Amino acid sequence: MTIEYLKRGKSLEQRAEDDAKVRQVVETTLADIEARGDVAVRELAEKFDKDSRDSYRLSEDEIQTLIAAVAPSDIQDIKFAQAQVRRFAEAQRASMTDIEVETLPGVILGHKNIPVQSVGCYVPAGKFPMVASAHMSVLTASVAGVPRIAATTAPFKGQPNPAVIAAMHMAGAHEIYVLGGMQGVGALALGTETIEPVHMLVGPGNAFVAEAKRQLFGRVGIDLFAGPTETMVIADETVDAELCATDLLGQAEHGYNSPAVLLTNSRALAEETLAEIERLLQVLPTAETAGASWRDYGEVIVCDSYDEMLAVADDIASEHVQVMTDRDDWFLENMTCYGALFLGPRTNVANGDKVIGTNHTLPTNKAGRYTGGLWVGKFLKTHSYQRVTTDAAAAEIGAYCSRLCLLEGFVGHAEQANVRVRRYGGINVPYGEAAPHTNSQE
Ligand SMILES: NC(=O)c1ccc[n+]([C@@H]2O[C@H](COP(=O)([O-])OP(=O)(O)OC[C@H]3O[C@@H](n4cnc5c(N)ncnc54)[C@H](O)[C@@H]3O)[C@@H](O)[C@H]2O)c1
Ligand SMILES: [Zn+2]
Repeated sequence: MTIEYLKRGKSLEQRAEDDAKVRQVVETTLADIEARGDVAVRELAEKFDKDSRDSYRLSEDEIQTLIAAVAPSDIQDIKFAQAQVRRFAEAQRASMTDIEVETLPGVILGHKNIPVQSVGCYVPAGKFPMVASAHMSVLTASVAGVPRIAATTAPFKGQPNPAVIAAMHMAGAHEIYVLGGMQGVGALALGTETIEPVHMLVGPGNAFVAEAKRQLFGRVGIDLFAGPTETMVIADETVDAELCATDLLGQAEHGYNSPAVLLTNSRALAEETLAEIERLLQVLPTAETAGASWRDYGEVIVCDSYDEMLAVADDIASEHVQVMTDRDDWFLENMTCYGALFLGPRTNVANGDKVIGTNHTLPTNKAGRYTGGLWVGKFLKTHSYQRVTTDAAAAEIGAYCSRLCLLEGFVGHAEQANVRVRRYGGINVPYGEAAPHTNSQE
């Protein structure tokens, strides 16, 4: 295997050091929110966002005033995007069915999908007001039937962004807050004097938001680890450097710490892409962030074969993987670790981010090894139930249960079974002893 790095990003050690700093800050801050509630939340909003409004929860009047400030054509565009997200989410919801089966005569087992009863949806707005994140979390929760949806967003340049608030409202948010970062997710998960805690937190955010959700997990549910955006372009000579460079910088612009990786089997394409990125960084208005991300986290990896590209891609498990090769479907068939795939040169990550209908809240930091992105199923809890409908089934399953409990030494458990073997099977099992084998059992 020959894998050549034409460009490398920060080392794993440096990345771990950055993570450790964030972990420490988040730990202290969440403890403060827990101890001092609204007072701590207000201090954090003032410190990080210079925002000292009277109430961080928007009133119905404030919401309507903000919506009125959005141009009608922008409202139309938001509606279009939400229609696409809803269509796909509804189809996914339909794929999740409740089941009930008779696994043995008289033994009925089932499961039902119940919506999480209250969720907090974080919509990022530090560097960019991420209108689309409102569709991804709030609207998807609505499709799942979540009865209480609290949405929160950071102020953008000191004020709630009208389009973000409109999108939250149109998507079905029941409560809207203007609280960013750790204070946003912390207040919703831990609760304060004025905010009822939610059962689950969802949505993407910067490193502080993602780490806060991780630390709050257990206290509340979370959707997944969705931190700073990552992108990977897998390309061969069927495409050119302009497409590759544009797709790498397009996602590197999210912040100063967004990894963008080109994986290719063409040295020529790799070199041309490197040059094209330098050229584009001269003209891209967001070159400040995109350039910082590219400098610190950009990578160009040249492989010998498609098999090698596949292995490297699975190992990196990037959040977004744009595949532009002569065998895109082969990657779809064989890739196992990633957030979402974007197949062929006609689509791209921005489509997924903003409009096409798949969810843009996706796993980062290799979380694609154990989860996919946010989707309607994340808002549904699958709960089992059981019922035994005949005396014969109660006695028969009870006899197995009695013996299996005592195999582990659980006498009290065994009696739960025995009392039923006696009552429904008419078999005399002495107290604390195992039920006998019968011929009907196999
Ligand atoms: N994984 C995904 O699915 C996905 C999707 C979209 C966006 N994203 C990521 O979301 C992130 C959005 O980040 P953002 O910063 O623009 O917005 P954000 O809303 O996540 O964070 C803004 C908040 O960060 C806090 N903050 C600012 N400086 C701080 C500091 N020094 N210490 C602690 N907290 C501080 C402030 O409270 C502010 O309100 C980007 O990294 C982007 O890549 C991820
Ligand atoms: Zn993006």
